[in-house]
Amino acid sequence: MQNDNFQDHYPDELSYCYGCGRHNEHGLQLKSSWDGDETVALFQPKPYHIAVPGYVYGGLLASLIDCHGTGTASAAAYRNEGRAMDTAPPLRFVTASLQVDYLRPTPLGGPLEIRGKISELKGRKVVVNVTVSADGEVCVQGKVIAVQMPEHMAAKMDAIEPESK
Ligand SMILES: CCCCCCCCCCCC(=O)SCCNC(=O)CCNC(=O)[C@H](O)C(C)(C)COP(=O)(O)OP(=O)(O)OC[C@H]1O[C@@H](n2cnc3c(N)ncnc32)[C@H](O)[C@@H]1OP(=O)(O)O
Repeated sequence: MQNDNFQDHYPDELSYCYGCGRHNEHGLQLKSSWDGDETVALFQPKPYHIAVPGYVYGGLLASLIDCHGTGTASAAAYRNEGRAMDTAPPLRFVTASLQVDYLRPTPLGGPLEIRGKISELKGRKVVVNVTVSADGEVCVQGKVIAVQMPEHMAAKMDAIEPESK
């Protein structure tokens, strides 16, 4: 596994995302990287990420799938163009659709492994299938449809409030 995290290449102004922004001290700060043609992230839930006692909260799992999926989409788009992630022009993706299936309860205790596989890369859209595993067993599977960020969304980047930093 390469130790070169996608999110460390996001520009500063796009690094406040609750799920993956390295500048969001209240966020999850997910880190994703390539593992061959797949992508992988590890996340250690905290005791307060609880749903039913002993099990991980489903909304957290959806967030991990969301940010691993959008990060994978961005990395795949750069790789498809044979470019490093911090080269111009930027390829930034947001979530258009997030589908999550909870296959079995996810035990709260050890680290979770999140894996992504690109199933489609066409135009401004990338589709990523994502799994979340605990103790080597897939507990959750999801699909992220990521689309390149529209210009009008990028225009708001100047409007980051100090309290969101
Ligand atoms: C490196 C730095 C990174 C830095 C990035 C750091 C940020 C991390 C982001 C974390 C993830 C988030 O939480 S992001 C926040 C949550 N998401 C949002 O707020 C997005 C809100 N929605 C939108 O702005 C818009 O609906 C878009 C951009 C998603 C799509 O609108 P659009 O741009 O007009 O797209 P459009 O041309 O219609 O469609 C393009 C293609 O996508 C498909 N498509 C569009 N929407 C959908 C949909 N809901 N479900 C299925 N498919 C869809 C279309 O069929 C088409 O496929 P085809 O016909 O070409 O096949």
